[in-house]
Amino acid sequence: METFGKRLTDAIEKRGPLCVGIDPHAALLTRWGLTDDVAGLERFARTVVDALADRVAVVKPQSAFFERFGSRGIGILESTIRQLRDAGSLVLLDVKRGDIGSTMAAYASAYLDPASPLSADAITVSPYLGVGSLQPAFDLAAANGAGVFVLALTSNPEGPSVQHAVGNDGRTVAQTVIDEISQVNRGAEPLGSLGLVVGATIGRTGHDLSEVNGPLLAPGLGAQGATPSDLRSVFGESLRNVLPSYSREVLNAGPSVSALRAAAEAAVDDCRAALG
Ligand SMILES: O=C(O)c1cc(=O)[nH]c(=O)n1[C@@H]1O[C@H](COP(=O)(O)O)[C@@H](O)[C@H]1O
Repeated sequence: METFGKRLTDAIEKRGPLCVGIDPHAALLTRWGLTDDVAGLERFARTVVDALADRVAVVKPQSAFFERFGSRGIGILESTIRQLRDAGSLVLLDVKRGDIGSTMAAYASAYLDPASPLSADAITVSPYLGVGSLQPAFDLAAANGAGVFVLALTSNPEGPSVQHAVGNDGRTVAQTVIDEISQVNRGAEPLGSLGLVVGATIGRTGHDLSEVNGPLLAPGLGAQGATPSDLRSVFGESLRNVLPSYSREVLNAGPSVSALRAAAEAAVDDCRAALG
C-alpha cells in the first residue's frame, strides 16, 4: 500500500502545492446568495467539489462548519469527502482531535478506518494531551496509508503563550512536538506521513523544522494576513515540504465555478513561485 507521504508527493507534483479549505461560514453562505441552512451548506460544498476536486491537490473540509447543522450536516460532510476523493483530491479533514489514548483510538477509527463513512486521507490533531496520546491515530493512519497533521505552531495570536513555553530541557513545547514527529518520519521516502501544522502568519520564531521529513501545512494565508512571500521567513530551508493552505481567500471568489477555479489557479501559481 502506498503511504500518505507518497500519495501527497505525487498529488503535489501533478496538481501543484495547494490545499484549499472548505469552510462554509454563515457569512460566506450569505455572500454566495445561499441560505444559512442544510440546503445552503449542501449547495456550497457541492460547488467547491465541482470547481476544485479535479484540480487541487488537497481539499480540507472544516468539520465544525458541517457539525453545526447536526446529523444532516455530518451527512453532507460524508458525501463531500466521498465526492472529493472520487474526483482525485486528497481529503484532509480538519477536526483537530486529541484525547487520552483509548478515546483517541475511537477518533482514529472514525476518521482513518476506510470502513468509516467519514474516512479521509488525513486529519488534523492537537498534541496537547501529549504527542504519545496520539499514537492510535498514527498507527491506524500507517496501517491504511493515511496521514495525520499535528498542530505545532498555529496561526492564531494566542498560540505562542502555550507553544513557545519552555520546558525543563530548554526546548519549547512546539519544538518537542516537532522533534517527536521528526523521529517517526525519520528515513521515510519520499516523505513521512506525519505532518505538522505551522501557520504562515508566525514569522521567524527560531524553531528547527529541518529534520521533520514530513509535510508542513501552512494555513493563515489570505484572510489571516499572511502572503506566500512570508513562507520563506517562517520555513527557511524546509520550504520544499510546505503545503500552503487557503480557505476564505479562495472561497470568496464563489459561487462562480470559473471564478473559484481562477482563484485557486492564482493561489497555486503564487505558491509555486514562493516555494521555488
Ligand atoms: O489546522 C488548521 O487547518 C489550522 C491551523 C491553524 O494554525 N490555523 C488555521 O487557520 N487553521 C485552519 O485553517 C483555516 C483557515 O481559514 P482562512 O483563514 O479562511 O484561510 C481554518 O479552517 C482554520 O481552522
